[in-house]
Amino acid sequence: MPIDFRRSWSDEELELYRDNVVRFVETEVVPHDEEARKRGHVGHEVWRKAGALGLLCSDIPEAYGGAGGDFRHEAVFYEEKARRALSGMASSVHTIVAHYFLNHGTEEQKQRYLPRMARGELVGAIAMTEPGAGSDLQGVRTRAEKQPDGSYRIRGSKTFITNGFLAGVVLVVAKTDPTQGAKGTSILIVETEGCEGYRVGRVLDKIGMKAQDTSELFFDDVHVPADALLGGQEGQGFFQLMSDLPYERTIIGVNALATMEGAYQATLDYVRDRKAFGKPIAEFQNTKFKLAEIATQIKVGRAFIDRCVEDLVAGKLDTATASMAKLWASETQGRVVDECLQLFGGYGFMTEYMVARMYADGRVQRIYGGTNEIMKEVISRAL
Ligand SMILES: Cc1cc2nc3c(=O)[nH]c(=O)nc-3n(C[C@H](O)[C@H](O)[C@H](O)COP(=O)(O)OP(=O)(O)OC[C@H]3O[C@@H](n4cnc5c(N)ncnc54)[C@H](O)[C@@H]3O)c2cc1C
Repeated sequence: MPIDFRRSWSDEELELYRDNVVRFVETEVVPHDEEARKRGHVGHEVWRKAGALGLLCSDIPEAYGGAGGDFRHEAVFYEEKARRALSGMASSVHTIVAHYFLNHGTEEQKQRYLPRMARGELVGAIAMTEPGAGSDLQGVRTRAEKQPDGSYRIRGSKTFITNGFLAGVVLVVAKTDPTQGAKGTSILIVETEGCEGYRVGRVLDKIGMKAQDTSELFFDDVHVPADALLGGQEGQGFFQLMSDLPYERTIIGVNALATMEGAYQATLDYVRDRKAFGKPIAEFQNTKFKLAEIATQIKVGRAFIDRCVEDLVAGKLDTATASMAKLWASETQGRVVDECLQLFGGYGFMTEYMVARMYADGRVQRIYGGTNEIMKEVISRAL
């Protein structure tokens, strides 16, 4: 009997939903991936198509244009992209932005942005990192200066911003009071279309995730109205950023595990087909042992990540446990995909092979969403 990798959190309704997601991914994302990798972004159309099918913001309430599901629906979409190495369309970051609106926005901000984000008309980005401030976010220098009429002028630059090129709405982490650290930090909403002083720099040339539009953003005296302050209150930025961390880190864990499953399946197929010394390489003891170890890692990972998903849905996942999920899953992903690649021999080094793209794409899982060193800091504080 083949190993059972079923998710404990899934059910019949979710598996039917998965069928729809698979159909979308196979027909609308897979055929365009190579082109998107060459271009450096997936384009707007696929976002709108995903929106029309209710695949974006699936865990946002229907009252705000979402699909009214929960994190499990989101997870299904992430998984089906991750297991095919489709890293171009960062619907995860888009959803994270939607959750900032949902959890911290004013009623007017929710009504204004969430329905358009759910339809895929506005792609969301979150701009925290700067050339001089990554892990240490208290060091952000982007300034949002309050004007006498209550509006703000934003000056500064951001880098490594996912969805940066396609974004229609950017949440910008900025100092509203530079004399203070965390308490002087706020999140400002910038609508990019026709926005004077806003400029997207390069789509950055990365070693992996070639279809994802990671960009530099520049804010040169960008003028936004008073109601562009997320939640309407200054100094809340750090609190807002911290409170959504379990959600963001679980996404990374889910993606890591789905990538491992995709790599494992592709490797299994390959080693059964590829022959050396007169027999399929699947028959060498080393191959069998490696795949047995990998299957074990995935099965063990499933128990932990599934538990995190269930706890997140139940609203009881703490930041330290979510950080463990991010840390363990991204480290294990790195090892597992590396071993899968090895079993492909030279073909594993060729980008036309999915396992090669997974290898390059996966490296950043240990860096973004808080580096794994920062995860250990967070976990150790809870010891
Ligand atoms: C592809 C990609 C997409 C990204 N998307 C986004 C996005 O959408 N929005 C956004 O705002 N940012 C994004 N980032 C930025 C990402 O979150 C940062 O790169 C990350 O937080 C690390 O910051 P840094 O690069 O400045 O590294 P640094 O903070 O300079 O860290 C360098 C090294 O020092 C270590 N280090 C730092 N502090 C400590 C400490 N206290 N203890 C031990 N070690 C430490 C780090 O772990 C790391 O190994 C993205 C990055 C990439 C590569």
